[in-house]
Amino acid sequence: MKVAKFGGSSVASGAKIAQVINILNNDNKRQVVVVSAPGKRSKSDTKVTDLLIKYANLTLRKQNCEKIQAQIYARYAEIGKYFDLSMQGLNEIKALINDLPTHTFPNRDYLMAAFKAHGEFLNAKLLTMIMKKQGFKVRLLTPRQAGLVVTGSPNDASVNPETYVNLRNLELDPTEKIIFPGFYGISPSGNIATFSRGGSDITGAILARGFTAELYENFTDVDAIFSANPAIVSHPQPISKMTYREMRELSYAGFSVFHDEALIPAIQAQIPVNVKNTQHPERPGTMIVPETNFKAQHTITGIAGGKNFAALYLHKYLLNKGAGFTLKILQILDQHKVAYEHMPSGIDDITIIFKKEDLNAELIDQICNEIQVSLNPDQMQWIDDYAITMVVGEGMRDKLSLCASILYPLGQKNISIQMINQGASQISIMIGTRRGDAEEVIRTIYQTFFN
Ligand SMILES: Nc1ncnc2c1ncn2[C@@H]1O[C@H](COP(=O)(O)OP(=O)(O)O)[C@@H](O)[C@H]1O
Ligand SMILES: N[C@@H](CC(=O)OP(=O)(O)O)C(=O)O
Repeated sequence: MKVAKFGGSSVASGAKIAQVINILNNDNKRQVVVVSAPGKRSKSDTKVTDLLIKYANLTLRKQNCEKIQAQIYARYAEIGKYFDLSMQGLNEIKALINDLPTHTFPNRDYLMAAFKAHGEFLNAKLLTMIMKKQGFKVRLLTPRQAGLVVTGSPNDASVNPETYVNLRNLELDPTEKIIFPGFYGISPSGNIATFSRGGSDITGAILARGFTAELYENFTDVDAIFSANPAIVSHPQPISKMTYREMRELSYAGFSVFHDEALIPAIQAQIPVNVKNTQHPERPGTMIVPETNFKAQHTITGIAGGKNFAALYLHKYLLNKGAGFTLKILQILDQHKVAYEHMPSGIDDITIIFKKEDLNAELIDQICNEIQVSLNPDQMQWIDDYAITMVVGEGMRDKLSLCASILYPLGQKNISIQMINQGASQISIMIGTRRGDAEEVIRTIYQTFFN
């Protein structure tokens, strides 16, 4: 049995959904189907999830919602009409959209989560109606019916382990396809909570583990995962096979094609993941596989970059001798519930790297003030535009001159390196630069190793 997840770009229009149905029809093993909300039909289009966020905000501000309700409904109506769906089915979808503000929610965050989740819920409902009309044996299965339980914050939830027990107890009929909405689960108190953005990938992986699938197929709008983001490097090489560990590092650092948290359930159950193109399902795509017996084909597998970081640089002589320096920093961060991403350090220096989305100006000032009072560093600098480039490859182990090969061409281009970190993971090197240099860093490293 296979779990097939179709991303927003693959379910954005009637024509795209017709292709999804073809793909499902071509392989009976594609038994569990996870769908995202309709995504962008063109570069300038808006994802339904973003329309729903706008709708939630208008509702919270008690403003008129008629226009946004019509805009959201139009996306589903366009798909329904492509398949000549009855008005009765479409009216059901319209009512579900328009009734959202009449529900009660424990707080604003749960309201936001429930509005967002309707993007995938309504799309799964629509696809089920369409496929039933075409004579397929299909069933809509929702996270509530399946027992997909999540905990944590309502808009950045994590799967609860009891989900796997619940999924294992469900009987799947091999002659029937299950259509499952991605992106959300149900909290212990019965409220809708979503994963972070792009989280339908996580749903697919949870179901693959829960139903012990032989393969998790992740259908998207590119032929494969490329060794660099195609928006930065033109025509980058596709990666035919990579390990879970490589993908984790690359997706964390910016390969948005696959959510970095989505690999965890697949790894736990050792289920291979195949990223494929919905428009060209015959192409092999990228296989993401366990590390055991993996033979690296190249030194470097991929180069990823994330620009939305900030860093706090601290310098204090004999920092390495003073007990508790790092502990005090962590305590201050913990008091403000701020997580750090990386903390490379030297004998007298330490850099703490944060995701910008976790901070605001007031919080930055509070943290810096407390560090100044508590640790009295000789130098403290807040670097607001920080980018991280990650060079990743199983083939990088024990390659002694690799750092020099990466850094020399960057030096030739006068790119200033703020930080380099190698070692914690033997298969990656992390490079910190100013945001303005980030894309040139990726292009330069790509040219060095792939051209
Ligand atoms: N290294 C990479 N390889 C392939 N695609 C990448 C890479 N880095 C970023 N992307 C982007 O990821 C996009 C696919 O992810 P996403 O938009 O989330 O798809 P979906 O709508 O299927 O969930 C591609 O269109 C591409 O622009
Ligand atoms: N629709 C949600 C969840 C998701 O996974 O979407 P996509 O498959 O389009 O990345 C989002 O936009 O975040």
